[in-house]
Amino acid sequence: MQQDSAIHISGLNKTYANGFGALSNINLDIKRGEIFALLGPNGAGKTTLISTVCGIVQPTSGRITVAGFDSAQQYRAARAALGLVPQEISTDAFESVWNTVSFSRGLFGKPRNDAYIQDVLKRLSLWDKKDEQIRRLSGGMKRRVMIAKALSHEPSILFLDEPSAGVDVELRKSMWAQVRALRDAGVTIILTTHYLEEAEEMADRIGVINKGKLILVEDKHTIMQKMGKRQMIFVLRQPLATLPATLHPQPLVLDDDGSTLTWTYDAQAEIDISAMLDQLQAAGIRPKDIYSRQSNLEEIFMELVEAV
Ligand SMILES: Nc1ncnc2c1ncn2[C@@H]1O[C@H](COP(=O)(O)OP(=O)(O)OP(=O)(O)O)[C@@H](O)[C@H]1O
Repeated sequence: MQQDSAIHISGLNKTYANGFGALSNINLDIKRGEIFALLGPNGAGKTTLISTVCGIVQPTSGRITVAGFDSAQQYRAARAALGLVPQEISTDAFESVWNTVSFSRGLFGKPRNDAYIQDVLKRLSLWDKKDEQIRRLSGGMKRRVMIAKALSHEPSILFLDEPSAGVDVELRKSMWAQVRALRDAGVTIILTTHYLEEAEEMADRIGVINKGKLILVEDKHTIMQKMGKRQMIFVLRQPLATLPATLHPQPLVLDDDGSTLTWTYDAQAEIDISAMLDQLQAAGIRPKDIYSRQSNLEEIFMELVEAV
């Protein structure tokens, strides 16, 4: 196990009672103080993986340690180190924010600490709502109450299961800022998400799970660099009916109406734009405009998952 691991998972397998293999030989270290995004298509095994770490689902084999505690043999200590923000909002609608969050802390057997609860509510911009009944809050505030609840017992690791599901763009952005602030305060964050943009924006590292297997774990910037593609788009003066034969060896694609040519290459490749322009000119093509774009995580992810 690495010294700086918040969570260490080795040889983890889960076969459900009906014989379905949901996780297959998962090995993963989550570093202390990072934001780790777990990505995967529907049914890939994300919830099963989180549930085994949180002790909600029994693994078939393998070992998990949380903050150094064995999740099977030292279950209570391992569980106390974790905060889990579920997808669904589940609180007593008639209870106040303050009571809900304080009560959650009590469930973990932690002594009362009003200063800590106050700090959590302030960090999540809920302090002025502390006496409000949950049912009177907006959807975004309710979600922040769920985060406050999960933090109430001072866990060092926070799981966020689809934090942005059903949250509008503006709220999503403010939530991202708050999650980042939590990370900066020392909390390790693991989130599952369907929004690739969310992972691209927030994560330090990304894990991709597909059909129960972890197919990639990598620093986000490395993924974008190693697997990303770049494109140079030539907007043509006159539309072309077909790509001239002399250009066939080039990775150029003519769009449907013949008005642009797209040149795709690896993000790391060294290219020679003037040589390409010479070739275009030799074929009688003179672009009137040129622009470039870089593939985003969504495109990289689709390619990865489809390749398996
Ligand atoms: N109790 C169960 N018994 C049998 N199969 C199950 C059980 N729970 C989940 N599965 C199956 O295990 C697979 C992984 O499910 P899981 O919920 O972990 O996926 P997920 O990646 O979280 O998906 P989603 O993004 O849709 O939430 C799915 O095929 C699911 O049908």
